[in-house]
Amino acid sequence: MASLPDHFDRPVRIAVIGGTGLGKIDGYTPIASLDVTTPWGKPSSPILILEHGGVPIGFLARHGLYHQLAPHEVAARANIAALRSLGVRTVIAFSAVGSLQEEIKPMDFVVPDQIIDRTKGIRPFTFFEGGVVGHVGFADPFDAGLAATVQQCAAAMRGDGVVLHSGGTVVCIEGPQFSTRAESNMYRSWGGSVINMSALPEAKLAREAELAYQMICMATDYDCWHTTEDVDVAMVLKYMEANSKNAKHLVGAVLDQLAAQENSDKVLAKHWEGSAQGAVKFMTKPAGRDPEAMKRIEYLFPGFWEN
Ligand SMILES: CSC[C@H]1O[C@H](OP(=O)(O)O)[C@H](O)[C@@H]1O
Ligand SMILES: Nc1ncnc2[nH]cnc12
Repeated sequence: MASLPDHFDRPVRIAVIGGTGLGKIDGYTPIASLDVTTPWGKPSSPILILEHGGVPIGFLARHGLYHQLAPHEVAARANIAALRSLGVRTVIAFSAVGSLQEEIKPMDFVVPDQIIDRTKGIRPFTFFEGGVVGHVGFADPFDAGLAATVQQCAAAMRGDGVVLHSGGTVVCIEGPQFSTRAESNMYRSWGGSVINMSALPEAKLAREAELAYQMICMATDYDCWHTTEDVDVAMVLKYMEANSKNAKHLVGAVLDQLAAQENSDKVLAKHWEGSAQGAVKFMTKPAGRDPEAMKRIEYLFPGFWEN
């Protein structure tokens, strides 16, 4: 990407976080590659600006350009903060997942609406700390409006063999090891639909940053609870590769829909606007606020402390 400009002057409203096996999106032309630094460090990769029909789309590789970052090393705070700093308000996050239910077959897509947190607290998971406290609501971790768009796009692709399950619970484990059989069966008994290592803290940070965030999952295996072979990396990559055309088409179709509504309240996430700010402003009294922590919040929300 050395030949691409390293600056872009217009706000970018929509972004994709690509996961395992989703390193690019078809039909969009790269027009810039941005090297952003945030108060939480650098994102996992440069942010590629893609363009289709005049609408810019940000693309970030969750595990780095070469998949060199383990799930617990992903720079989730820098990723979300960097996207927000470019003007992003809508994030579509892609993830390769194991299936915890018979009916979710490898290569099926799932648009989850819930998460169970099985990370171990070793990943930095909040913007609001170090002298500024905030508690955002997280009852519904994903964005229902974006989920509806994904569902519509998938329905239109049924003829191409795209199967999409609407709703479901993603169990996010710490990794990088896969689960034990006992864990896998326990997650099933909890009602888990799919399992990955990436939904958190990404979704929590997106909520704190007042972004509309929806994950699209693609099943690559049955983890280790099923009678079929236990998951391994080769299996995940094989199914990602086998279905990459559909995955890219689905993400592309969703982006087309969102790009057509670039300036709508939905894409601008007006429904999340002010939620984090309310959660922060009422907690830490002015005398207890740390100036550096305040500056970091200001990076996310310019003008935050002015009124
Ligand atoms: C290669 S299997 C485990 C790996 O795959 C998923 O990555 P992503 O969510 O970024 O697509 C899973 O969460 C793990 O990080
Ligand atoms: N079985 C599994 N467990 C955790 N993350 C995954 N990503 C893909 N398959 C997975």
